[in-house]
Amino acid sequence: MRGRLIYLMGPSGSGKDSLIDAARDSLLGLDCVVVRRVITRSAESVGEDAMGVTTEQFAQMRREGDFALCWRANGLDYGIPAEIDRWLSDGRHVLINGSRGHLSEAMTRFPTLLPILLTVKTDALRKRLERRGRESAEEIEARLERNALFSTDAAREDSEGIFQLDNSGELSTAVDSLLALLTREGISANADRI
Ligand SMILES: Nc1ncnc2c1ncn2[C@@H]1O[C@H](COP(=O)(O)OP(=O)(O)O)[C@@H](O)[C@H]1O
Ligand SMILES: O=P(O)(O)OC[C@H]1O[C@H](OP(=O)(O)OP(=O)(O)O)[C@H](O)[C@@H]1O
Repeated sequence: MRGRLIYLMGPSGSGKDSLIDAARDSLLGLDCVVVRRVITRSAESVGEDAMGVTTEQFAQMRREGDFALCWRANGLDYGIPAEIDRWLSDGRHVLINGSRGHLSEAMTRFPTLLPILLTVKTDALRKRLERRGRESAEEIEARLERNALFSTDAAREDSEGIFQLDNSGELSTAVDSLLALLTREGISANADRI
């Protein structure tokens, strides 16, 4: 049986990387691979288990078909390695840190993907971005402005079918909610692979 693609999205600073890190062992227990993204961000400032490349290297990888999905946001290019197709057809589940802006293209490519939106209250989001301290004040404002575009009434109406997890409280609460959601969706280690 094919594995399921889990598409975790949410504003920059909402805690996607923190959630993925905290749930990593449990995800492995579900035979779920956490994808290492390719990002045009310097390796020192990546802050997640990603591969940092230059814009030229990214463009070349894209031309060579190295990405199953890729998008541009926040002045950066993000790529999801093409290997995920093999993992999914081998029956492994795959979790990616995705983009809200790229969801419809991702759904076209992977119609059965499980879309999960990590939310956080706006004042907490600002504090988290400031505390993380990776971006300049200007870059933080740009991220908050981008987030506002996804928080309009029209955008909310488009969110039907998207599972929402709140991470305004303790991270452990969001981890428990994520694992409960995966269980409800029938995501478990594939018996055919054991
Ligand atoms: N539930 C939480 N409570 C408090 N701080 C959090 C929580 N989740 C994440 N953080 C902090 O918020 C900042 C942004 O989290 P991060 O995982 O980098 O977000 P993202 O990957 O979505 O950009 C980090 O400094 C992280 O430690
Ligand atoms: O379309 P959006 O939902 O706004 O997403 C745009 C990008 O921002 C997020 O990355 P990340 O949280 O790593 O942002 P960062 O690059 O600011 O860390 C997300 O994973 C996307 O790659």
